[in-house]
Amino acid sequence: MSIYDTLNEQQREAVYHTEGPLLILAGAGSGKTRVLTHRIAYLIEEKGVNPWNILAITFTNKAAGEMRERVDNLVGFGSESIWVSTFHSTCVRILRRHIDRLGYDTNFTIYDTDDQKTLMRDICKYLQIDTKIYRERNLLAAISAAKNEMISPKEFRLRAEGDFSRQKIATVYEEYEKQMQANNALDFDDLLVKAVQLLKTQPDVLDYYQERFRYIMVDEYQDTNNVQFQFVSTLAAKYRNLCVVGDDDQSIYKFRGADIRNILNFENVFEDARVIKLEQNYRSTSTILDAANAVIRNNRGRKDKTLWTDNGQGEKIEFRQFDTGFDEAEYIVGDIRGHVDSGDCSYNDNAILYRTNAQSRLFEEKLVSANIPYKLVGGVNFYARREIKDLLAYLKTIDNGRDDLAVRRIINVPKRGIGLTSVNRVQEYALQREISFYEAVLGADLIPGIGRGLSRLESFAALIEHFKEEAGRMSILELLEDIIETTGYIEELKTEGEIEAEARIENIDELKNKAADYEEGCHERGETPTLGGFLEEVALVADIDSLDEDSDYVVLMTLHSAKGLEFPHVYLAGMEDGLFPSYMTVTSDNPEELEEERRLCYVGITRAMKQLTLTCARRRMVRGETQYNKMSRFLKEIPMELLSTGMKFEKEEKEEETPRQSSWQQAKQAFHTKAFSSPRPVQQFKVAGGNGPGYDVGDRVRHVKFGEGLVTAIVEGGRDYEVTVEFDKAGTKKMFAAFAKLQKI
Ligand SMILES: Nc1ncnc2c1ncn2[C@@H]1O[C@H](COP(=O)(O)OP(=O)(O)OP(=O)(O)O)[C@@H](O)[C@H]1O
Ligand SMILES: [Mg+2]
Repeated sequence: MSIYDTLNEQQREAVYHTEGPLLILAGAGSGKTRVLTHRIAYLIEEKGVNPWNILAITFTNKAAGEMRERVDNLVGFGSESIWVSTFHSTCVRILRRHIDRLGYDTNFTIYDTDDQKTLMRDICKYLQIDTKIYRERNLLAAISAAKNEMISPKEFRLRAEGDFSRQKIATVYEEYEKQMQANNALDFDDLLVKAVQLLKTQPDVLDYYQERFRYIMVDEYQDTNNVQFQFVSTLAAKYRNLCVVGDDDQSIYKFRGADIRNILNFENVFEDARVIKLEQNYRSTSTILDAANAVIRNNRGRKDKTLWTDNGQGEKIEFRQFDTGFDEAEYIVGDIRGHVDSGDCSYNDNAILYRTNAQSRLFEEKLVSANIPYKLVGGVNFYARREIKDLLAYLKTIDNGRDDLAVRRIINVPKRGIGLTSVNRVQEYALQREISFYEAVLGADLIPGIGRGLSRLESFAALIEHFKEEAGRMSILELLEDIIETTGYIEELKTEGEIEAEARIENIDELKNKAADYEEGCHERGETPTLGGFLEEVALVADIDSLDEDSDYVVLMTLHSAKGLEFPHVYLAGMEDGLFPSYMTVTSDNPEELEEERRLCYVGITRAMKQLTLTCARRRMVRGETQYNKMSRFLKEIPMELLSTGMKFEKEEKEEETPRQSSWQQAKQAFHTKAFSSPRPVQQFKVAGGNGPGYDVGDRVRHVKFGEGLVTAIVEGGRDYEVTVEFDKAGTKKMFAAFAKLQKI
């Protein structure tokens, strides 16, 4: 039996159709991605195609990783020379070799959103733009939209004729491009734009890549935007072996310029394209599939498809409505705990999906306190957050100043008028003299051409020296507070908007808790707390964080990042009008926006293989305010008989209680009181009810990285247990139980 026997007839047809354009249009879970991977295997093994000649593109790194894995399993030899990557990394690889043709240096920097914002702030100041009228975020969005349509600043200006505000944006766009080029930097949109520009203007480069990528495949094609379409169609123009797979019902990136017309018009652009439809779903139970079909049926602008499965009915869909988001999180985490403890499944069979990133925090808190390992996909873990990194960079600079990256990170944060030119001068000088960046700052008066920058560098150095002197007599907590106060860090955060700042300030509070905990821990052990010791401990936790990679964890992510993935058990949380569908779409009179939300709901439901749980809350904190929500209209589109707890619907009709302090707020308060109070050593642990880390002082444990050791202390902290272990080889380490994942032996 060959691997192709595991495919159905239509799938096989798609795999065998190797020459010429091919469009596979099919619903969720019908094996589109599977066809792509088998097609790659077929090309190599049956058609003798050189792996080198194959390019497979997907949307997210996670999807690319999974596809790579599937391909590696199917293709034994040479699979590493196949390019399996996202649009962005494909473009980066090409640009690193050839972008000099466009006047950039091949070691260009890639600006992330933060960098873009910083640059935009500078530009607005320089051009004296009123950022109350032209919000930085909106300016960046306008530029991004233009780039996705491949509209240059010049063309933008032409099109803005007669429109004052578009003219203004054109000016900003011009300046932005000028600065980017001067900094030899590209933003994410540029990666594609420049790659297309390169292919379209350099015939020899185009020829090289057309010869190289004779077979091109694109997954999740429904979400390509114009420039991405240009990229693949230009590359495929010579051999025309372009295979795209997608599902118009899963197009969820319109806000980023994804153009569903790319899929609907494929047959017009490639006239001889073969179109294959797949109709059998292999992923989900019929109950889940029926629910998905029932929801998506309400969209008008779609090609009708029928999906069926012979996976059996499976379990009913669980629906629960809670009073608060906090209760919702508690239920879901408890449910996962129950399933895992009873041996039904492992952590990584479970995914919690939600509409907005902000919803993750409640789940994170609950998971940490239930001691359940989790991974935030696409989100940012605590120690990777900007404000935490900034403050740690201050502490590192104060501690020894040898970490150039840290010093450079904060030299102009908050803004103190030290521009890139000065930073580069300092950097060059440091390199020449073979001294650290901070040492160069200390001797800034010796740097040639430093000019006006000198006084600012001098006051920066004075500031750091002042903190250094303070560090000698202050506690770390006091030092942190002083840094925040003296530099005006929080005021600066607030200029980005009160709402964003609020979440960041909460994170900063969390870091202060951590510092206080560390110092008290030291005192209890009779040790002297030091800045270096604190940084070491934090580095350890931050480092252990990344070990999550191949262990067992619950996955948390937004619906957008879940595309293409599948999990036995999916929790779709926050099914509320005003949250999902979002407030914007509920209040807008554009029906297309609601349809996009509904497609997102279809994506969410179809991620589930065996069991789907839908939850919502009557009240929840959104941007610091209590919001009262009705259950999502999408829920009501699901036939009652598919739900296990249909009765729960009635509850919604009940009178809303008078607003009182929500249990979420109470819990939050309790959490803070707990976090600020001193940590208390826990001598003897009762592991009952899943509390406690699962081992006691005196137990021997194993750690993935440090090997075996003896638990010498367990301290209950604000959110987690801090465990001290004397490792046989690695010495004594202190770590958070949730991250350390110690195994009792
Ligand atoms: N012919 C088949 N026989 C058995 N299992 C199959 C078959 N085709 C697909 N599957 C399985 O069904 C599941 C869904 O397949 P796949 O992820 O390729 O679907 P998809 O169409 O890409 O879904 P999505 O639209 O969500 O991206 C996978 O677990 C896959 O292995
Ligand atoms: Mg897929």
